[in-house]
Amino acid sequence: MLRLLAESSLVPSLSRYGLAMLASIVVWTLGKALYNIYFHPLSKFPGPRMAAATEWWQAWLEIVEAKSLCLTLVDLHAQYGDIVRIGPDELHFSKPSAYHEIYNAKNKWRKNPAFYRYIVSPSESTFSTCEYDRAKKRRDVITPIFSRKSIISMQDLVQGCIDNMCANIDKHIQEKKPFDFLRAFRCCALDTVTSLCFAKDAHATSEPGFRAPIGEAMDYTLPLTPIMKHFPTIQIIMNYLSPDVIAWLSPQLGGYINLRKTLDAQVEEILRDPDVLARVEHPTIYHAFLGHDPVPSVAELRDEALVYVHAGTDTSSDALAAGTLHVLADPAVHARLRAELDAAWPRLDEPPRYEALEALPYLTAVVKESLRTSHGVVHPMTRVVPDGGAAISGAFVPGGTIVAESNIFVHWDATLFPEPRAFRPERWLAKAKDGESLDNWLVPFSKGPRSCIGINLGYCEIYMTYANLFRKYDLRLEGVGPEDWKWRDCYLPHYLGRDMKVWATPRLS
Ligand code: HEM
Repeated sequence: MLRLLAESSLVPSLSRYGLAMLASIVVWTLGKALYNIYFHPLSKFPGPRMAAATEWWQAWLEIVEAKSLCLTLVDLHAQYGDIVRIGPDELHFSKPSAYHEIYNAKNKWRKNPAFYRYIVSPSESTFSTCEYDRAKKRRDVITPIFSRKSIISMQDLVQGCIDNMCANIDKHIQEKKPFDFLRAFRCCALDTVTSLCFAKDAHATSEPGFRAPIGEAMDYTLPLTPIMKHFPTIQIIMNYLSPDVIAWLSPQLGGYINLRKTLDAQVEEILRDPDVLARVEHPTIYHAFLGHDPVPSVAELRDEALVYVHAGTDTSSDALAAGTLHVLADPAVHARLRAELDAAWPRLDEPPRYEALEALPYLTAVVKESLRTSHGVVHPMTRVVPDGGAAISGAFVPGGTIVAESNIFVHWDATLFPEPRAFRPERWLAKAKDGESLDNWLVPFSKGPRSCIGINLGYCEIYMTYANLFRKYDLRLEGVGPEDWKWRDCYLPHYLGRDMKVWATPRLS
């Protein structure tokens, strides 16, 4: 049979077609690359030739070389200036003023679908909906839960999660072991998000050594983000695989799969019997979406829930961990923070309310400096310039161009923040020289219509966790210091330093 096939005229003609097709692809790719470099509307903007020629330049950088896009951009801006072309249709900006030209309340610019549509999940969620109008509808449904008033009313729930974290810290003290504060904060943020958003405590804070399977699974998946960015089909395929198959393919994802299963079961139960929600004492995202027309499907609700887990866990815990690391490494900062907390919280058994903590100037300065140091999202948050174009950083940018500025270019700007890599809460106590508040340049939650929905919860968690930690314990770093605050851009910063260990002893009064 094979011989017959080989002797027939079919094989040579097949290979002729194959070769012709290959040749056409090569010619088309080269032609497109040449067009992109020399004739594209963005051809006048400087940047690496390969980046102008093809999107695969970013894929090579982020996957093969495993480099951070935003850190590479620091070097590229030093070489090429304030505007750099980093893709055939993409520009990146470095001036802090350009940040507010891109991300502001008036701009109803689309999120870049090539990046956002599949990065977290394949179904539409608040995070992945790119068009302004559609996203606004979703945000309007959910925003009331995260309003300042709502978060203040739910602060006992946040305190409950912190109490559970402290109980586990106490266990470490009894066992004469240091504890990992990055893991502890991550577990606490996880419990807070799941309790508040879904009325389902993940109980991550009670896991031995704060090694909650879901937290470990999230840590495992974060470095996969660049792969998902360039190969979104993987996310789509994963969605068709049953959770058990995924867990079999990758046991590290076990905790994550369990969370998915728990959320699926919860959503199905709620859709079967909406009265379940009547028994929950506070509003959850399900209350919001079930009252919404049309009611999202089980998969959509689950994916929406997963967005909140992702968005609300590493962000808050990174800020807390970066801040704790720097506070403990600087005795003067540590002493000043403690003195302020001791005065505001004289009796250990009478913790102050969140509103009282917010009014403490030095704690506020530490919170802001922690957010500046950890950046929130470090990857360029890409938006699409609408038809008609826009002026950014003094240049005309044609409609359809993908634009962004990574938060690090604002937070590391030495004219705004002298010695930007140093942790200096004091900088927030003085107003900027020209009378403009420095707050304008604190952008960890981004700005504009797609900025963070969870900003009030994020602040509440950080204030209350710091107050509890520094008021209740004497703390000493174990083999780790500010020089360890190293990360790779995986959309969020993926921490690369040594384990963040600290010794704690209780303060009895
Ligand atoms: C310190 C804590 C936090 C920081 C620094 C932070 C930062 C950010 C940033 C920078 C964005 C914009 C992302 C982009 O456009 O690519 C964002 C969006 C978002 N955040 Fe947060 N976040 C925090 C906490 C939270 C919490 C606690 C929640 C909820 C539980 C949350 C939910 C969301 C959602 C749903 C979005 C998508 C909004 C949209 O696309 O319209 N975040 N966050």
